[in-house]
Formats: sequence, structure tokens, C-alpha cells
Amino acid sequence: MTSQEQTEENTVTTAVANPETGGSGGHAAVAARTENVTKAYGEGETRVLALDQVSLDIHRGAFTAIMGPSGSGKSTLMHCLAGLDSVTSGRIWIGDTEITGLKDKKLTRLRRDNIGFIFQAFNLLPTLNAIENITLPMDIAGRKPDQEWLDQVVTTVGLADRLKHRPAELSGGQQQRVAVARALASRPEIIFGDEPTGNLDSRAGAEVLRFLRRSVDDLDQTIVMVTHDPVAAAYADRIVFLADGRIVDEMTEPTADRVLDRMRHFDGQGRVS
Ligand SMILES: Nc1ncnc2c1ncn2[C@@H]1O[C@H](COP(=O)(O)OP(=O)(O)OP(=O)(O)O)[C@@H](O)[C@H]1O
Repeated sequence: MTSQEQTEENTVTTAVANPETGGSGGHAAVAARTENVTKAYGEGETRVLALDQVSLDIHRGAFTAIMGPSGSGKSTLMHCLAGLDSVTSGRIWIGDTEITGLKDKKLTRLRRDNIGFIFQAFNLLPTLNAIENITLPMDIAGRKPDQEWLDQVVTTVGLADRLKHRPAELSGGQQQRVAVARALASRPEIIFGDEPTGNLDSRAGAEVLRFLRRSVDDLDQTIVMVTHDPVAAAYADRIVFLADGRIVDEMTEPTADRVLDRMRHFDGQGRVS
């Protein structure tokens, strides 16, 4: 097979289960969708193809993990999906709305109203207590929280007796759970987490992951999480594996052992051997 043929064959590797139920048509099963998304950084000799024809459906009400070697394009994919970065070509939908081509103002509003973020650094304001941090994005947007939903989130997150504590008075795991509750508070269409447990020890990390899992199972949330950690990825319903900016594999109902095993079968390029 020539390298051109190889490239073309790889191009058709997608994780779109069935275009009939794709997000572009506004169907309920898909919370976000990319279609042939390519993202290049730089020009000429310094050009890097961070994403190369990525087509992916993110299922609604499911927990999806994105894995792959360093530099494989995980963060770029998440940033493009979340409308934080533009694409070079291809199309992206959040729910029924195509975000590629949206003007800044509309994109900012869509992000604010439909997307929740959980980053590795908790990004909590030190002078606000837990509940104030949780409702801050809604306060800024001038939206009143749905009290019943907020109570449910706070109960699920297990922080009901810590709501008046400031971040410095909470453990790392509790702080990250506040960050998770903040992402959930406005009931977004989808939540993106970039290594959300990366800064936590394994016990606190497990606490946060269990909560993310419960928010999918009990609150019907949609979560996409980038992670390097097979144990963290095993909490997901599905793992999408990236290498060199392409989707090279996926796994459903993962266990940490199966993920480790699969990672062992990647060669140096991250491709399946
Ligand atoms: N702003 C940028 N300018 C130039 N190149 C970039 C930029 N952001 C990312 N890249 C390149 O794009 C490729 C994908 O990067 P990305 O951060 O998405 O990978 P990743 O899989 O998230 O990596 P890691 O696991 O190390 O965080 C890398 O080769 C990276 O060097």
C-alpha cells in the first residue's frame, strides 16, 4: 500500500456511529459532533497537523474519555469541540447548533449557556465560599439557578455541609468537586474536563470520578474527559483513542486492565500494531 493509499484509508477512520442519528440533523442521541475536522497550527515547515479529518459523535447522557499519546491532539480536539479554538476545516455541532462559523458573540453565549468546563487547576475564587463559587458563572450571566437542581447537584457532590467553606478550607478532592458542581449548576448540554483529576492523589481523584460517573447515571449529564490515566478512563462508557491527530481506535465499557492492554498494543506512533 502506498503512503497516499494509507493516508486515504486512515482518513475514513471515524467514530461516527451512524450518520442517521448525527447531531447535524438535530437528533437527541448526539450531544456534540465533529465532521472531518482538521486543525493545523503554523505555516510552511513549522506547520503541525494537530487534528486530521476527525469525525466523532459524542453520545448524549454518556461519559466519553479521550486518550492518546502526548501531542496526539486530545486537548486540541476538546478545545475545538468546546468552541475555544477555531478549526482549519470541517464542521462541529453542539447539540443542534453548528458552532463552526458562529460569530464571536453567539459563540460566547453558546459556551456560557450550553457548555461546562472542568480543568486540572480548579479555578476557584479564593475569596468566595463553595456555594458562591458554584453559582458564580450563573451570577455573572445574570441567571437565577434552579434551586431544586442546585440542591440535587450539591447533594450528589456530597458537599452540603461544606458550602460555606472557602477553597483554602477544603481538601483538593473537595475543591475539584466544587469545580464539578459549578460546571453542572447551569445544567449544560455537555461538560468538558481536561485531566480533571490530574492534580489529585488517587483517593481524591477516585472521589471526583465517582461523582462524574453519578452525574451521568443519576443526572443524565454528558461528559467528555481527556485523560492519560487508564484508571480514570475506566469510569467512562467509551474511550476514543487518538494518535497523530486521528481517531485510531475506540473501546466501550472499558476496564483499566483492558485500557492498559490496549495501550501496550500501540507502537511508538500510537497506532494499533
Ligand atoms: N498553539 C499551538 N501552536 C502550535 N502548535 C500547537 C499548538 N497547540 C498544540 N500544538 C501542537 O499540536 C499537536 C497536538 O497538541 P495537543 O495539545 O492537542 O496534544 P495532546 O494530545 O493534548 O498532548 P498532551 O497529552 O501532551 O497534553 C502537538 O504536536 C502540539 O505541539
